[in-house]
This record gives sequence, C-alpha cells and structure tokens, in this order.
Amino acid sequence: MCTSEKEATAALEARAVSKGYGAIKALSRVSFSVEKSTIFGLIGPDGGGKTTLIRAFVSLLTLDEGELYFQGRRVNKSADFVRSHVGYMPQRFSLYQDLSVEENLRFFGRLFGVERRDLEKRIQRLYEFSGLGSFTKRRAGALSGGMKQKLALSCMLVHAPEIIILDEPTFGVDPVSRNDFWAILTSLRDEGTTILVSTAYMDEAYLCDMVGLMFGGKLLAVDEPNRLKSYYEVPLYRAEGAKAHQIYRFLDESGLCDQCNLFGDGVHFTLKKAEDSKHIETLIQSTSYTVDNIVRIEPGIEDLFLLLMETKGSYT
Ligand SMILES: Nc1ncnc2c1ncn2[C@@H]1O[C@H](COP(=O)(O)OP(=O)(O)OP(=O)(O)O)[C@@H](O)[C@H]1O
Repeated sequence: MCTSEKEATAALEARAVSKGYGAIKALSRVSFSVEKSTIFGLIGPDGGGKTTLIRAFVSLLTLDEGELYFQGRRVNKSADFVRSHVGYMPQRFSLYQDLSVEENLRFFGRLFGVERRDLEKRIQRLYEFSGLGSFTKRRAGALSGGMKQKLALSCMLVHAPEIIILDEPTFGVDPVSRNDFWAILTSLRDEGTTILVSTAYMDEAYLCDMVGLMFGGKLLAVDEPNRLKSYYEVPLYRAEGAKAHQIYRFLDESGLCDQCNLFGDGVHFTLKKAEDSKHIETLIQSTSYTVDNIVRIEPGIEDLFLLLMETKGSYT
C-alpha cells in the first residue's frame, strides 16, 4: 500500500507534533499513524510524553506545532466527530464511587446521550465483556483496582465509540486483571474498534499490533513488536553470577562492549568484536568475579529501549 493510501485509511494520525513546557520538550516532532481496527501501543517510561500526546489527541491541550487527525479530519476542527466517535479513558478516570456498577454505567450512558433501549442492550453486552455482571449492585468504591479499571473502560464504551484512547489503563493493576483487561481490548479490536493505548509495562508491547517506543518526547521506533528485535544487528549475551553488579562493572570498564546493562541478577551485553565471544567467559573468570553462565539471548523490549535511547534518544 502506498503512503497516501495508508494516510487516507488511518484511523488516527500524528504529523510532526511538538509541545514544550518551558525548557522541557514533552513532544518533539512525533509522527505515526494507526490503522483502523488495530491496537497501537505507546510504550515508554514515565515522563516520555505519552500523556501529553494522548491529551493533545482528545483536545485537552494545544500543540506548538504539527497536526493530529481522526480518519483524515483535523482533531481541533472536529469536536462533534470526536465527541460521538472517540472514547477517552484518562489515567484517573472519575467513576462515581458511591454509585453502583450499574448506576455508573447508566449515568455515563445518559451523559453520552445513549437512547434508553440501546443503553440496556449495551450494558448487558458490557457485563458479558467485562465480567462485571456478578457485581452490578456493588459500589464502585468497593471494587478491586482491576475491576474499577474494567468499569471505567465499560463506562467509556457505553456510547460505542469507534476509536478508543486509553492512558496507562493497567497502571497499578495486578497481573491477572491486566491479562483480563487486555483480553477485553483484543476482543474490541477484533470487533473493529481502533485502540491507542499507553503503558509503561514493556511486556504489554507484545499484545499490540504496532508499538511506538517513546522516550524524552520522541518516538524512537514504530514497528510491529516482533520486528523490534531485528534492530539488534549484533548478538546480545547475558552473563549471570552471584554478584552481577561486579560482572557489570568489569564488562562496562573492559572496553570490549558496545552495550552493557545490568538486568536484575544478570548483565546484558554486546561485543565490539565478534571474536571476543570465544574468550569473554575466561576473561571474566580470570578476575576475582564469578560468572556462572554466559548465553546468547533474544533482545527484549527493555534491551531495545536501552539501545535506542543510546543511539537516538539524544537527537534534537
Ligand atoms: N503541565 C505541565 N507543565 C510542565 N511540564 C509538564 C506538564 N505536563 C507534562 N510535563 C512534562 O512533560 C514531559 C512529558 O510528560 P508526560 O506526562 O506526557 O509523560 P508520560 O510518558 O505520560 O509520563 P507519565 O506516565 O508520568 O504521565 C515530562 O517531563 C513532564 O514532566
């Protein structure tokens, strides 16, 4: 598909958007597009610019430069379209804590102007989706963190938006509820919804169709999650030992490594010269540091982040 066709079908698009807060560049010429019925994940550590980008998409802040589009319409000129076709779940979605699950859903249904008959059907459907059907009378304030997030998502879905935008919806949610939440997102995507979701949990990248890795206000890479590992052009190794920090220090100061990062009880590294892989273990053993094992590994998203932060993160 040529670029112009892609642009025409994109459900969301950012074109060279920038936003600064004084000296802080929260967004630096960020461009990407999200195809219809796909999940696009904005992945990155806190402060990377994810919230700023999301808030600009839902017209909660104005950009210094660049343009945002929903299905080819300029965001800031399409308030009606956004209201009826886009759902937004901020980091702190305001549920009514004293209202029950059902009352919250009805409240948001009325707020979005959903007709009574449609609302009943949608609420039943959302119960099936979310598993909240057994808790309809429970006060929102008495739900677990994971259930609260499912209720917030359901309230946002009550007007059946075609595009949904979620800012770190699984933050602080336990792993089981995170899985449930992503299962709901996947079902929505399969039914045709376009989803832009941000997260600081790197493992969630693999649940997206496309990811944008964000750091320092820049998109360091946009790709399918499984293609990101090909960014590593040289083998990546992991050295494990009881005192990983000592192995790290040794490797980092040895001058032999391009990349060298401490990951829990192991060190991930690449070598400047491929032939050094034959004797790196002996070299470490010859010091007073004990290395139990050195293995070649597939790079994970965290490794990629560190690589891209080093190679691209400081561009202006
Ligand atoms: N209103 C503001 N005033 C000043 N600086 C801001 C403002 N909003 C965001 N920033 C700064 O812009 C940068 C990007 O912040 P942003 O909230 O977009 O990142 P994030 O990736 O969403 O992280 P988080 O998960 O912490 O919100 C950060 O350095 C942040 O401190």
